[in-house]
Order: sequence, then C-alpha cells, then structure tokens
Amino acid sequence: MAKRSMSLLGQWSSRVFSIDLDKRGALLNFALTEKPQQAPEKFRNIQERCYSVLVCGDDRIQSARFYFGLEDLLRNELPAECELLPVSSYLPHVKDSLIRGYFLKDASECPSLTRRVLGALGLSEQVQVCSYLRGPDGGRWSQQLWSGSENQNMDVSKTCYVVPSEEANYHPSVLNMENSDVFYCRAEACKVLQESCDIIPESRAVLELVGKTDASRHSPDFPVVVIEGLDATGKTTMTESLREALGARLLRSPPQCLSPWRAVFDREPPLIRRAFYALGNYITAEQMGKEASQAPVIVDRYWHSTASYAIATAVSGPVSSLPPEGSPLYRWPPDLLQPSLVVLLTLDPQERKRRLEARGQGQTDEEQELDHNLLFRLRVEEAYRRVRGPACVVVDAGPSADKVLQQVLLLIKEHCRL
Ligand SMILES: Nc1nc2c(ncn2[C@H]2C[C@H](O)[C@@H](COP(=O)(O)OP(=O)(O)OP(=O)(O)O)O2)c(=O)[nH]1
Ligand SMILES: Nc1ncnc2c1ncn2[C@@H]1O[C@H](COP(=O)(O)OP(=O)(O)O)[C@@H](O)[C@H]1O
Repeated sequence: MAKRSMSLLGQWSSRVFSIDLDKRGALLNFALTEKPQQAPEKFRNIQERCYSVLVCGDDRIQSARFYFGLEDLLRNELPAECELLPVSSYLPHVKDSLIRGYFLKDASECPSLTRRVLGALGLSEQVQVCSYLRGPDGGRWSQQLWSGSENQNMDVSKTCYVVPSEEANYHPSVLNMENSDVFYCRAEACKVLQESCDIIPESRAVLELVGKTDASRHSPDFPVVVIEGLDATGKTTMTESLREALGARLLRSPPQCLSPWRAVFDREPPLIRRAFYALGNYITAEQMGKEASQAPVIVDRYWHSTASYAIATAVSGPVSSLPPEGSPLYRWPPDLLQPSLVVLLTLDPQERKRRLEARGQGQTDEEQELDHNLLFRLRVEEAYRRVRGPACVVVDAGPSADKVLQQVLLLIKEHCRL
C-alpha cells in the first residue's frame, strides 16, 4: 500500500467529512466509526451508488494542481448523470489536516463505467477513492476505502460506518489557510515557488526578482497610503488624483516588473497564485521603502487585497463561513512593510456595475465571480474590514470623484500629518 494511503488509513476513522450540498456552503457533516451504527438522518436520503474522490498526495504542489483540475477531469470522464459536490475531509482542530475532493452521486444508467473510471483514478498516488453502501436495514451506511486497484469489485482495504459528527464552528478550509492560502512571511511564499519551479519555470524569474529585494523593513520617512477596493470602486482615479495633489509617487501591487508572468500565475491553483501575489507585495514594499524616503507614496492595492481575496476564496457560503473577527488569520505579516493608512473605497453594487460597464474594460475571472456570486462579494468585502495591522478606513466612493478625493485628502491629513 502506498505511503499516502497508509498515513491516511492510520487516521481514517478519526476524520470528519463535509459535503457542500449546494456549493454555497450548506455543509452535510459526518464522521466515521469502525463499529456498525445508524447513519445520520440527513445522510439517508442520499441514494445508492455514491463515491468520494479525495486528493491526498504527499507533494502539495502536485496535489494542489491535481485538485484544481479534478472537477473538469471527472466531468469529462464520468457519465453526465453523475452529480459532483465538493467534499472536505479533516481531523477536527488539526491544522493542515484538510484534504479536498468531490462527492459523487451516480444516477447514470452505466454504473460500471463510473466504477471503471474511479478504479483507474484510484491507481494514482494523488487520489483516494471511497464508496458508500447502504446497510440491509437502510439505516446504516458504510464507507469503503478502495485499495487502489482497477478491480470493479472495489478491492476494499478498510470499511468504516458513517455516523453524525459534531457541528464544527469553523469552515474546514480555515484549517489549511496558514501559508497555503494566505502567506505570513516572505520565506513561506518563496518556498511554494521554489517547489513549483520544475512545473512552472516562470517561478524562477519571480524568485530572482524577490531575491534582489532587501528583506529588512525601513520605517518610511514620508507617509505611505494604500487605496483598496473592488474593481471599479475608483482606485485608479483616486490614486492618480492623489499623486497630483500630493506630489506623491504612485505604486501598485503586484508591481509592474511582475506583469509578464501574472496571467501565468492567475491560471494556477490558490496555493501557487496566492504565493505569487504575496511576493508581489514584498517587491512593492521594497519600492515603497525607497520612494518614501523622498516623497509620499500612494499604492493601488496591497496586503488587504491579497489576504481578503485569498480568505474569501478559500471558504464557501455566507460571511459566517469566514474565520471569526479577530482571528490570527487576519494579521499583518511581521516582515511586510506596514503603510501609514489604508483606505477602502466602497460602492453601491449597482453603481459599481454601472461604472464597470462605462469603463468598458474586461474583468478578471475573480471580478466576474464577484459579479454573479453575491456571497463571494460579501465575503471579500467583510474580509477587507477584518484585516488588521493597520485596519482599513472605509470611504463611500459614491459621491463625485472630487468629493471623494477631498474626503481622502482630509483622512491623510488627519492620519499622516501631511
Ligand atoms: N492587486 C492584487 N489583486 C489581487 C490580489 N489577489 C487577487 N487579486 C485580484 C483582485 C481583482 O480581481 C484583480 C485586480 O487586479 P488589479 O488591481 O491588478 O487589476 P485592475 O487594476 O484592473 O483592478 P482594479 O481596477 O484596480 O480593481 O486581481 C492581490 O494580492 N493583489
Ligand atoms: N467618484 C466617481 N464617480 C463616478 N465615476 C467614477 C468615480 N471614480 C471613478 N469613476 C469612474 O468609474 C470607473 C472605474 O474607476 P477606476 O478608477 O478605474 O476604478 P478601479 O481602479 O477601482 O477599478 C472609471 O470609468 C472612472 O472614470
């Protein structure tokens, strides 16, 4: 048996499973036991022929990329009638214990095709396949761990029984966020790109640029003001007006020098993409330190964007799925230069949509997601407000550009003695 399954087997019956029933955070949680027991009431209305495909390889880069492409792979290979639901499996309160995959409900006319596809998948070092069987009295549900063979009779290496699990007071993704979705030091973000150099050659170029920066944090002589906000809230307009009004230097994160590779990393799974954006902040921080020795500095997006989009993407469902206010996951990286002031521009969604259309530029996938996924937008906006060290000061960007500018200039005068 491969090392990966052995480690998984060892902890298998202590794991909790969360199926996202509507892909909007309605989690069906269950636990496992080795003693035959009645299944949770909610679980019983799930019909026969259910499976889970979990990604649990030892190489986090390979696993992140495999999981990132798994839904498309399953949709291409499995009968169309197979319903796919995101599933997480974790050890309660154990950091980095989360493994992700998909729960399948096979309502097709060709169950043997499903089994064949899953049997082949199960041979991969990246994957653990399980099947679920209803007991003779319908009340019991067992979960079988496939041992990684194409044997359609599910050569099973372990059977456990599905039982109710305590309702976790956190979203499973919170367990794996630290230095996987959000990076709290430069070295951890660099590690991810170092591990991905073989499959993403552009990582080397990014690491070289980061390597040239001075890791020490100079406290800037002049104020550094960051402008944050969703797309089309008026950041570009504001930052350019502030540059003129204050004779300031204008920077952005990710910095211009990373532009050639941004599209490459935007196509990667969160682990790699967020490490890229985190390193962009460190390069921008170096530029801030230099420029702020000569003049005030204005920055278009920085740590708040990186942390908020990462946290809001990692969880599903309503704002309550976010890590709670005050969680250490909202802290500022101790090795990242802190600005004097962070202004968060907020805007009525309809007005933002109007401005987006008026501007006529394309939207990033993330911004498209923000548009049609209200829950995601609400999570991003709330995460912005929860980030600490410094916290952002919220400004309504609804009034005219000049009025909003005057308000921000007043804030800068108050906060930065400018
Ligand atoms: N700048 C930045 N953007 C991030 C980060 N994480 C995710 N994103 C997403 C947020 C948006 O969907 C998109 C915005 O990227 P940019 O600000 O570079 O593009 P653009 O200037 O066109 O957007 P904007 O008009 O300023 O909202 O990237 C991050 O760490 N930094
Ligand atoms: N206060 C404002 N009132 C009305 N329109 C605005 C205001 N600020 C910016 N705009 C317009 O809204 C659009 C988006 O502004 P922009 O500065 O590009 O936002 P962002 O950089 O946040 O995406 C642009 O067409 C801009 O001219």
